[in-house]
Amino acid sequence: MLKVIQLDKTYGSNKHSLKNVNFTAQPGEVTAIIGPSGAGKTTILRSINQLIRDDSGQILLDGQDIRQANKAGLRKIRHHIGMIFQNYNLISPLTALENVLHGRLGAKSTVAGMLGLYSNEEKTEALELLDEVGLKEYAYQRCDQLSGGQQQRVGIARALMQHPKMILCDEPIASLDPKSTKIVMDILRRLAKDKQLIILINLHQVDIAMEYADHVVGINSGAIVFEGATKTVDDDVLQKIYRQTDDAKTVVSANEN
Ligand SMILES: Nc1ncnc2c1ncn2[C@@H]1O[C@H](COP(=O)(O)OP(=O)(O)OP(=O)(O)O)[C@@H](O)[C@H]1O
Repeated sequence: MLKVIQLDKTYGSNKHSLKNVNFTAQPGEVTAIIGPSGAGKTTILRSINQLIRDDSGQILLDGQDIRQANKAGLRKIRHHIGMIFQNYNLISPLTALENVLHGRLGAKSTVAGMLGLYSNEEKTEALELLDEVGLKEYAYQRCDQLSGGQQQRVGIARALMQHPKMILCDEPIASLDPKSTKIVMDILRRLAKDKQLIILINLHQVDIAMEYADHVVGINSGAIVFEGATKTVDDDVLQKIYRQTDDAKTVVSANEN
């Protein structure tokens, strides 16, 4: 289980981006973080794997506080946290298979990783994972020759190659058409159930959150304003999550400029 307790993050001296953030995400479930632009969704995900250092609080993954880990400990923890990004973050000239194998880098020595030395077992597993996301026949194709939806599926297979406990997905479908969105979200939901993974997803699309999430965390201006089962999200809850605060108005107008 992921348990975030009293997480606070201030950018610079006065930009208070997360304010006393508390929520949990369970294995076997898709948890969606929803909220207006600039609410703090990405900041939460990046704090969880310590890509940015937060100011205070606890981030417990199966009881272990990620914030307290030393450098070696953090590397180990991160190895079991897959990441999926809006822009896929694949290495374009490499094949789908090579990109999936990169999911093992965190478990290898630097030299083996740099030389691209992968065992036959690892190659077999990477092919199986590509099969699992419906891309076996694309294994030897360069990633820049794949569609956006296919690239995102390679990203999912790469995350699975880490043998993750949890996958953090930052706007995974923002660049995808409806058909690819459905394929990617169906895969993420199936993986949560079949592999008992914690799947935590930042989403802009409320309808997709309602369709695919088991659990919803609503954030507005850095504060959690709702947490609960998706079926308990009604219009009042959505209004609370998406209400225009002075902070949100500032971000919206900044984005419009
Ligand atoms: N590196 C940074 N330096 C200063 N402020 C930042 C930085 N990154 C984010 N912020 C601010 O922190 C707040 C939360 O940003 P964040 O990107 O987490 O929001 P978000 O909910 O993910 O937004 P979006 O949906 O638009 O991606 C915003 O006010 C943003 O301007």
